Amino acid sequence: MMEENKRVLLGMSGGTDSSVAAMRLLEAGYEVTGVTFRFYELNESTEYLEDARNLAERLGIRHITYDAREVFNKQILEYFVHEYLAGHTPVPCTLCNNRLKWPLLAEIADEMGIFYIATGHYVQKVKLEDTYYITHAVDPDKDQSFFLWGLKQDILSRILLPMGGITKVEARAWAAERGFQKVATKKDSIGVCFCPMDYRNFLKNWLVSNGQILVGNSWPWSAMVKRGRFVDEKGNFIAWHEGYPFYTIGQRRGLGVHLNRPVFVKEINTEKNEVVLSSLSALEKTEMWLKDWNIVNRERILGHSDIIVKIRYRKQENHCTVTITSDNKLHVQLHEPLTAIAPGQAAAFYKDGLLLGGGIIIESR
Ligand SMILES: Nc1ncnc2c1ncn2[C@@H]1O[C@H](COP(=O)(O)OP(=O)(O)OP(=O)(O)O)[C@@H](O)[C@H]1O
Repeated sequence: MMEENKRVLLGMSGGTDSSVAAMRLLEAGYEVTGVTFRFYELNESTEYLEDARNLAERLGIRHITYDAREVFNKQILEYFVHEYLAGHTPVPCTLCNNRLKWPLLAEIADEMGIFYIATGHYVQKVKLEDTYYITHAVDPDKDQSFFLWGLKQDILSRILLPMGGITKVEARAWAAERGFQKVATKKDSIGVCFCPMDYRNFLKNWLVSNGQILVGNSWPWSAMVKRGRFVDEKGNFIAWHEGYPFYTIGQRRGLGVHLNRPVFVKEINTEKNEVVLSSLSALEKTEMWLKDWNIVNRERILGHSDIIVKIRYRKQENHCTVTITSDNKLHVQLHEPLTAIAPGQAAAFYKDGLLLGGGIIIESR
């Protein structure tokens, strides 16, 4: 195990947050090295690389570029498309953070003999009885803790989070006061980096260029993604849809269905290419099961009745009790019914502001 030193490897995306993070780390006395990952280049734009490089130069810090496009394509894009083809709702940002971004930072830092790793995430961390936890950011509108439930102690023990203690407004002012106007006025990034607005177009384009490789010649993707039936809970035809992968459980908008009552996607039947629509109350569930889970400290979560669970970044918090099943899944007993629980999505657990873990939803009832 490497010894602690005052050196830090910072993930620099070229955006406001990681740029301000670089300045804050420098002012706190760290020797900062910046790394920019090439994950995915929207419209083939590499302006973010230039911005990160220019900032590093102006700050007088070392900067490297790491080409992660191939691994991003395999681990994130292919997974993303596979999940929709399986009728699930994927969580690419969660996966990228937990399996790609932070582990890559740790790996590169190890190679460079750097102990600390950092990002511009809006989260904080605390150490309680020898265990590190992620906690909420000071800025509730920016809090990104929901994405980081998969991090384990080997990573948590060495991460620095210079943005967790300030608000976005303060971050912009911080850059402006120091003469970094471009950093101060950059637009916030929105949504998923490779499809910020609408995943359906991304999915269509991706399948047209890569579908054959992904699904195989024996069962072309075009056989899976085709017009199908919207049905009610009894199986009665309501309207035509564009193909089941273009819908998500809980979805209301963009269905192209006009009835005299609001309807939501309740189920996706991949084999029949059918999408079941219902009232919102029919989507209520009180139990769910998770796979690929991570728990930071079992004693603080298992069997307790006052655990908070979140299933969406911006969605409300619910109370639950968490246990481990005999086949090693997490069972989540919700204390109030929850709607729009989609397989493939993540659930994150909190108590007293500590992020206690999370997992991927496989089933709900
Ligand atoms: N391409 C990248 N290379 C290196 N680090 C990255 C990259 N993309 C994101 N990060 C790191 O992960 C953090 C969170 O990224 P995310 O895209 O969720 O947030 P953001 O609010 O848009 O951040 P920023 O304003 O720094 O772009 C960033 O602050 C940065 O430290």
